[in-house]
Amino acid sequence: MIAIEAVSKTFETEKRRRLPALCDISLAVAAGEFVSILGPSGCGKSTLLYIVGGFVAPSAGAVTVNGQRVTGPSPDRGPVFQEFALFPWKTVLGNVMYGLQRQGVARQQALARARELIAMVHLAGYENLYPKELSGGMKQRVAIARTLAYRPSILLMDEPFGALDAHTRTRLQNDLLDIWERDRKTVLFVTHSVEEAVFLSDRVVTMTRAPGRLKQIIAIDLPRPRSRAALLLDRRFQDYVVGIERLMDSADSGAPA
Ligand SMILES: Nc1ncnc2c1ncn2[C@@H]1O[C@H](COP(=O)(O)OP(=O)(O)OP(=O)(O)O)[C@@H](O)[C@H]1O
Repeated sequence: MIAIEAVSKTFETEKRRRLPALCDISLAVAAGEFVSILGPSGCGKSTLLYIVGGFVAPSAGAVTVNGQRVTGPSPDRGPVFQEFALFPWKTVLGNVMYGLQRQGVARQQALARARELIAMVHLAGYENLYPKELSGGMKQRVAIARTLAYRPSILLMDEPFGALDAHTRTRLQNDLLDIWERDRKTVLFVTHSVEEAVFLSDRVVTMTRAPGRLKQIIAIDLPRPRSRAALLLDRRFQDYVVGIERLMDSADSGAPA
């Protein structure tokens, strides 16, 4: 579904220095697949997601989605990025309805769909609160609901749970897997947590330090639906986590595994 073909990105900084951020990345993601990207800070993970989202153009190579070259953002590729903040002047309901109404969905229909999504992310009863009245985890749930409102077939998630406490993070991971298992969206998920990547993913992509190259792709052969409590006791889960952590240490050196 998503084909990233020989993508490189070099930024030009304000002082006209050239900063290579990504180098020759090729990756194919199948429809309905959950793929996580792990790599050292600054290796270009967000840049790669932005390129797939159509927010940043690659310096070389191309991304195609269902055979169509990506030249800009599309509602079919829903971003859940930390810096895509909620509208502070809109309520939870208003934030989730925003995209639907912009797409021309009639108000009654938009209202029904927004309420359904708000219930799906466990925020029923909070519809009329404003973002400043919500916790970090609640805000992230609203952001997910707002993106799901567009019915994207692809979710692009950039450390969506990075700023949350461990308990909230685990709950949102479970919720995300529930939503994914129900709708089978294609997910590209950037994280710094090896455990999170193994728990959620069909495949984990590791990258070298900047300029980021693909290091290794690990298929996570664990049964679904997954339960975090069960997996924590599962030897195979632990082996994946330890193996990828070791690989990440060597990824820091940029040396091939
Ligand atoms: N708009 C930009 N202009 C110039 N340089 C940029 C821009 N965006 C990113 N970079 C540079 O590209 C490199 C990769 O950044 P990116 O945010 O993609 O890394 P990352 O792997 O997501 O990092 P982290 O894990 O710390 O979030 C960094 O050196 C960064 O400074």
